[in-house]
Parts: sequence; C-alpha cells; structure tokens
Amino acid sequence: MHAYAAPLPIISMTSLDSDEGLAQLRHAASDVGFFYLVDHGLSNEAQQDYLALSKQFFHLSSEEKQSVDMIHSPHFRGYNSVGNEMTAGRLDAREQFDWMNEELALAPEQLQYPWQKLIGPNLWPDAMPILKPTLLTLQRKLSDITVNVLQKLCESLGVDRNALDATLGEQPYTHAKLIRYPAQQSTQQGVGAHKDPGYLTLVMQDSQSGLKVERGDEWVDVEPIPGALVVNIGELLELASDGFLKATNHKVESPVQGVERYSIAFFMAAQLSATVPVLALPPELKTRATGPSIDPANPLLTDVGNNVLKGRLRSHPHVTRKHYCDEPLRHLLDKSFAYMPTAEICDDCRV
Ligand SMILES: O=C(O)CCC(=O)C(=O)O
Ligand SMILES: [Fe+2]
Repeated sequence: MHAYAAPLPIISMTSLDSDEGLAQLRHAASDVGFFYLVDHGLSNEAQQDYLALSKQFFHLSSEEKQSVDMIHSPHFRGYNSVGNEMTAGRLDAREQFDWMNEELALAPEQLQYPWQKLIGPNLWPDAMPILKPTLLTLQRKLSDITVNVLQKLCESLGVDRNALDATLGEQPYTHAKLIRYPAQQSTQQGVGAHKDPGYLTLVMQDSQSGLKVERGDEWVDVEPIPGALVVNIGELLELASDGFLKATNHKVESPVQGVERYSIAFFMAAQLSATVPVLALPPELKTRATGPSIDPANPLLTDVGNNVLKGRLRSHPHVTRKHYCDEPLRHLLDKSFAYMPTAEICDDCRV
C-alpha cells in the first residue's frame, strides 16, 4: 500500500534533485505513463484563475465564439463547438479553444511539407482582449515546466539531461486547449481513447473527475488533486526511449446531471522540423525497452511534423476538408502519409 490513496504516483518537482526522486519518476513514466506533479511552481489559486478565465470564454455568445472558429484557420487554431472533433472515429462531446506558438504563416509557394501549414497565427476573440496575453503567459509557464520535466526524465534514464534539447530548438512546439465538457443525458465520450502525439502533456483539472487512464484491462479514474498537474508521456517520448517510457491510452467521460467539467490541456513536442532520436539507454534499462507499440491504425512517426499533423487531420475532419484538400497539398500529403491515404482523412475526396 502507498501512503496516499491517489490512483497514480505523485511526483514532487523538488524531489527530482535526488536519485530517489529520479527513480520514482522513472518508475511512474515507464510503468503507468501518467503521474501527478506537485511543487511545480504554479499555485492552485493561479490554476483556478486560469480555469475561471476559460469559463468566461465559454460563456461568450456563440457568435463571439464562432468569430474565432477553427474552420477559419488552416493552422488548426481557434474554437470548436461540440460535435466538431473526432477521436477513435467517433464524435467527442466537448467544446474547446486551441492555441499554439504565435507565428507567421508561410506563403503557399514556401510550403515544402504539409506539416508546415500548421505554422501560423492564433485566433483571438475581440470580445475578450485579456485572453491573448493571459494565455500566452500561461503557455510560457507550462512550457518551462514541461522542459524541466523532460530534462529530469532524461536524467532518470541515465542519459545526459540535455539529450533531447537540440530537438526543441529555441523553444519547444507547444499546443494548448481550453476545454469544456458539458453534461450529457447519459455517459458519453467527452474525448475518446487516445494517446497524445508529443513528448509530454500537462492537464489542469477543475474539481470534476472524468479523466480515465488505461491500466491493464481497467480504466483508472484520475481524481483531481488541488494544485497538482496531471502529466502524461506522449508518443514521441515512447519513440525516443524505444518503448521504455509509455504513451498510455486515456479518455474523458462526459459529466451527467447538470455538472460541467473544465480542463486545460498542454501538449509539448519537439520542433516540427525535428526527427526524434532514439536515446542510448544504459544496458540495464535497454533490456527493458521492448520497442514502441505497433498499431497499424496509429503508426508512431519519428518525424515530428508528420506525427503532429496526423493527429490534427484526424481530429478535425471539417478543417482538413476545407484547408488540406487542394491539389498541391493532397500531393504532398500522399507522399508524406503513404500509410494513410488522403481518402481516409477526407470523405469528400473519395472517388
Ligand atoms: O480534459 C482532460 O482531462 C484531458 C484531455 C485530453 O486527454 C486531450 O485533450 O488530449
Ligand atoms: Fe490526451
């Protein structure tokens, strides 16, 4: 029995200066692939303030939210109302606002790879000017936390703590979501079972549970712990560790009976142009690295841009249809996604 009743390990950021703390981190990341992080520097009050701001956004009128609808963004940024996201081939019951690194889009003639179309500006609602500066600040804070955790994870694997830094470039690729799960008549897919594509994900939860993690044959509830961030390993880290660290399936069940759930998810990945290396693990860990999981329906790609784009094209088919179905892009997609014909992404292209 652990000294706590938590369903997942609890890791203190300040414990990671000791070998014992690093061993706990290694165990959590390789056995479960999910853990609670505490003492990370972002107070519970600050987290509640961000969640309150998120609530304010979702309470804007639908016209105000539609003004930043993701359908306007070839870069998969902005608002999605309920029913505009698919996971595991089914519709999710959540509304969300996505933002990523604030960037300038490339001109069409500069596009060499389809994933370069992910690069571009965010969409910000005129009705809520406070949103942009506040969320960009949050993005920087969460980015710093994930880079620290990534370096500690490298250290815990017995490789140089900076071993993956070159793939991050000047700043990692980050993608974040404000999420609202409205109550449903009966339990439904808030977001269906999936793995996250990047290196690491942080999740900030309000007081409602609903997040579930796959453990063997069971789904374990990740009850919110005030102040703790939920951390999970993404596909790129499973690849970099040759399967030693686990990207674990997880899902959210929508709340019922008048309750709504708010969360903020933050995904950190390498630069889109990077290729993820396989780390040279010490022999005692290498024997336990059995290779990344193989699923023909979800190949894990070491070229980061394609791994990220794969997820976006599948999650938001309406954006894919509008922005990724012109001839030059389809040609590039066919070349880049030999395993996944564009007809599978976009029904309209089926002949
Ligand atoms: O809302 C949550 O708790 C988790 C969401 C999630 O897993 C995702 O958006 O990838
Ligand atoms: Fe996720």
